[in-house]
Amino acid sequence: MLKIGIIGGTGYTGVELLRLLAAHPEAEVVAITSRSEEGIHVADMYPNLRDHYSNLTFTAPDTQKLAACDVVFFATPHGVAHSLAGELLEAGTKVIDLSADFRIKDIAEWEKWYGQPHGAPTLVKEAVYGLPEVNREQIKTARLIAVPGCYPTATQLGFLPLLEEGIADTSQLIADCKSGVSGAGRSAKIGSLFCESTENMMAYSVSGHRHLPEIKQGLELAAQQPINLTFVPHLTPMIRGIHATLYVKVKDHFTDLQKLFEQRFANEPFVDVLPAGSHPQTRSVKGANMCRIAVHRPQNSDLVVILSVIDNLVKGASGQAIQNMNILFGLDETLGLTHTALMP
Ligand SMILES: NC(=O)C1=CN([C@@H]2O[C@H](COP(=O)(O)OP(=O)(O)OC[C@H]3O[C@@H](n4cnc5c(N)ncnc54)[C@H](OP(=O)(O)O)[C@@H]3O)[C@@H](O)[C@H]2O)C=CC1
Ligand SMILES: CC(=O)N[C@@H](CCC(=O)OP(=O)(O)O)C(=O)O
Repeated sequence: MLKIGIIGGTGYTGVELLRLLAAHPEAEVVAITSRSEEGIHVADMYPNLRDHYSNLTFTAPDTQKLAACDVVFFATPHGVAHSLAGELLEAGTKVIDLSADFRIKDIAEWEKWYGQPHGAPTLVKEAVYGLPEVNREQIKTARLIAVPGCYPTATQLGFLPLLEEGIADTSQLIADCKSGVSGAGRSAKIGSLFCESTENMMAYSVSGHRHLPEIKQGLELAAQQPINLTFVPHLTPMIRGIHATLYVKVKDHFTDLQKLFEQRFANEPFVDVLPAGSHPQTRSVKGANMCRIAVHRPQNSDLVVILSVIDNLVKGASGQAIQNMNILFGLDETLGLTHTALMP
């Protein structure tokens, strides 16, 4: 049984880790932190978890206690893993970071987009980008895993087959993405208020979002050449979900794109290529560790449209983090992650 620690247990990704780990036969959460809810029982704060965590209490982050765990998940804002990960790694504890602290390899680029000095530059090189569909082998032997962001997961999985095959025109990729409000986290913000976000939809950060360099880094590795990407995120009135509509021109008119996508993801337990002509819905992945993809070539033109949906809190964060844990500890990759989506 793996001993699990979670830093940031009261946030949306933290409580999602608790929900998913409750169904995991090889994991036991032994430490969970919150500075604001210290001393509160998990079961009192989250009644949906009463049957599973009757003895677990939020404590202040205590690296000694956390270092006794086999693995610690950081479900914290950026910057926190920078200051605590090194000590845990030295103690032999594996670290799975859901924040952006170790995702970007170029330190100057990270500092530019996150607006602060990088707090642990010496750890960046060894951090493995935890997108199993690309880096499964490296994840197996990692000490430190940087779990991809939610927009980057949906976008990279959708573009990968065309870039890896070398048939995408890399001079103009467009990712038009919509997110549910839980993507903004649980802390109070005006934009997340019910009256602000319901019956409303808006684009934001059009001039540049911090996920742009992360997505670009992954797509350039897949294409093995520089790419040009326009990424436009939108806030939509739903709680969970990412819907990515991806546009790219293809250079080869003859490739069977449906077959290409089906073959690329044939052995992937958490990527589902839908039948030709499908339109994936966010609710078809709600609560599930799954990315559903459909590929279209409207009017038989050379402009391909890929539709990719995930639950931002599951395949876009906590589910993917547990998928990484399973790979890292040599467990069945799907263990504890076979929940079916909630529909409607
Ligand atoms: N929401 C989403 O869809 C996704 C989020 N992510 C990333 O995952 C991380 C967590 O996101 P989310 O759950 O939404 O965030 P929340 O804002 O909902 O929760 C943050 C958690 O971190 C704790 N925390 C905050 N500051 C500190 C600190 N300095 N030291 C220790 N703990 C701290 C908070 O508890 P307390 O203040 O009580 O200690 C809280 O439990 C972020 O980096 C986010 O970017 C990634 C993919 C998707
Ligand atoms: C709707 C919303 O606000 N989404 C967040 C992105 C989600 C997130 O938490 O960012 P990471 O994946 O980098 O951790 C944003 O645009 O900043």
